[in-house]
Amino acid sequence: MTDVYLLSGFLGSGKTSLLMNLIAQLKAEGKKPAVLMNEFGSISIDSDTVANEENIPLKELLNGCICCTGSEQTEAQLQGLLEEYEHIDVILIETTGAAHPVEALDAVYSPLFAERLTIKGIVTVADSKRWLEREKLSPQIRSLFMEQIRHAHIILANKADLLTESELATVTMELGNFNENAPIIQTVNADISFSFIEETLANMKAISEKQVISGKHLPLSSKLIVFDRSVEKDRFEDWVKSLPDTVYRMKGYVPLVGAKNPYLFQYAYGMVNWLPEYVKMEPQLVVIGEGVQQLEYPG
Ligand SMILES: Nc1nc2c(ncn2[C@@H]2O[C@H](COP(=O)(O)OP(=O)(O)OP(=O)(O)O)[C@@H](O)[C@H]2O)c(=O)[nH]1
Repeated sequence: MTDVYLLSGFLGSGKTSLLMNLIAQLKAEGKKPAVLMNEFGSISIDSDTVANEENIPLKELLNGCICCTGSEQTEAQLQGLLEEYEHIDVILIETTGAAHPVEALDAVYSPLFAERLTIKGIVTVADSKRWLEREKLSPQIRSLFMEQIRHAHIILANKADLLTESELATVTMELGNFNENAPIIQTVNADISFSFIEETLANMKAISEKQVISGKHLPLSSKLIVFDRSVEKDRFEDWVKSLPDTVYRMKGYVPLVGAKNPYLFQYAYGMVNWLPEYVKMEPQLVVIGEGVQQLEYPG
């Protein structure tokens, strides 16, 4: 049997960071992990990160969320993983930040795999700062954010470095009141031990499927911005700052004036992150949020 872990959490909370940590730990233990990655946008920045790891079987579900694209596609990708690769110990499924965790779980439960997969549970990464400021989210998006936490079997109160001790204590207490069954672990860069996750979930009762508020038909959309020329970093960051709060996530490769290759650019909840790239990636950016269709980079 292959163990399956679902990694959930809102856009930009730290799921890919968790995924990369778990892959490294599993490999160090001599286990073979595989990844099913679900991205909301049409290009897959996170999959590039995983693909940089050698020998990691990887399948993707692009352009929608695992819960809405339906179980057939998920089944097909899981089937592909199990058939194309010999012996996989653990499958890590990174859902999009727009996915409802229980619906994602539903897509994975399939009679096809009853004899082959053991679904261990949902690990949700919560952006601690966003939790404190959750009132700022629009009601539907807030409800998704909270559902991801409510259905978790383990919660990571991530980005602990961005909060004071007392803010962190508040987050931990509030998360605990909201989901009384899941242990809450304060993390930075979603750094947590895989054996802790494994043991905690092994000691939990069978996963119960609670009644859910549907994550379908959320007002989220994604927009691809393609750059036809290099941009000034300062001007680009000014544009980012000028965007409405309903832009939740951006990631992609931005061609900067004076740089050889486009930089990997990440934006999550007010924080921007730039990383140089050693290969020439397509200069394009995915923007995820509410009403982002009209957005353009003014140039
Ligand atoms: N300061 C800080 N930044 C973090 C932490 N964890 C992740 N980040 C940054 O937050 C951004 C988003 O992290 P990811 O791991 O890609 O988040 P994600 O949940 O996979 O994002 P999506 O797949 O787009 O939903 C990146 O720029 C990370 O470097 C943390 O603990 N502290």
